Amino acid sequence: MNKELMALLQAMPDGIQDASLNGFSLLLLRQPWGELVLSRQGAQVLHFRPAGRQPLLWLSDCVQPAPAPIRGGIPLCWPWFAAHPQDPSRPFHGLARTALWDIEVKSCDSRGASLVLQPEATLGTGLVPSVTVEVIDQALQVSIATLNATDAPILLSQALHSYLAVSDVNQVVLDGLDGCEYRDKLQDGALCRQQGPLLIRQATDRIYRHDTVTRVQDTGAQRCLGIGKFGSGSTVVWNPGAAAESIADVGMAQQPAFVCVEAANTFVDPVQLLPGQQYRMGTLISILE
Ligand SMILES: O=P(O)(O)OC[C@H]1O[C@@H](O)[C@H](O)[C@@H](O)[C@@H]1O
Repeated sequence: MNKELMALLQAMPDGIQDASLNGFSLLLLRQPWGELVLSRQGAQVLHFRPAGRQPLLWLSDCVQPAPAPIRGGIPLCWPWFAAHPQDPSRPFHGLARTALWDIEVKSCDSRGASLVLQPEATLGTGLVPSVTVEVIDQALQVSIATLNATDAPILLSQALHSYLAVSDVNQVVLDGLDGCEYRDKLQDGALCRQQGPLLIRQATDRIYRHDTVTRVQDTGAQRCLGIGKFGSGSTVVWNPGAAAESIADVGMAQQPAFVCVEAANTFVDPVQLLPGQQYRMGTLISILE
């Protein structure tokens, strides 16, 4: 967990405040319901901690300087997930995570908050995104609505790339995927089927055909996280395993501290957006027990 950000939060009184971390402009909320931190780059939730609980999201301790994508929290992959389908020279995971977004606090009271984020400038795709971040009863909901403002159909893929904080990825058990088909990116996209719970004991990079809740049972932390979603027919599960060694903002020391469970629309379930049509996808992250 990022120590610099924890220090910023500890030093701040209850309220809403701007801050900066490694060149990234942040909005910090410290409230009776807990803490929430958003980055203006990427429309990215970096931190969420319900009052009296441990953080639900992991954020790298060695975030790379802006404008690199920020490793941790909930990066937004949009308007394409992974490599661009026609042009692999375009940025991996799309344009959103390196763009700057305006944040509007719609409401914030003793029980929760609601914020809306829109890009500062058009992203040049003809698609108009709007991200909503809500804290409701100790849970975090993030959604993205996409409007096709052109007069031609556009194919959209996307992900809310949630980095969930865990005590040790080698000990957690993921439930809710049993029986689902998946593509294994580490076996050339082989089509497989999940049998029983998923254990992460090595590098894992899978796209599940799945549209319900995933549960991350973490006995070390004595909690179970629920990752619910809507508008999403793919669930991506990722942890780099030993490959973390060569990822500057992860490394082997931090690799056990997270697992990504991403609500997504991938090549498995891309969204065909007709002219004037809007589509919303979201994820709800909460402590189940
Ligand atoms: O390092 P990045 O660009 O943030 O991507 C991290 C991972 O994101 C996952 O969603 C992909 O399935 C992986 O293939 C990828 O390695």
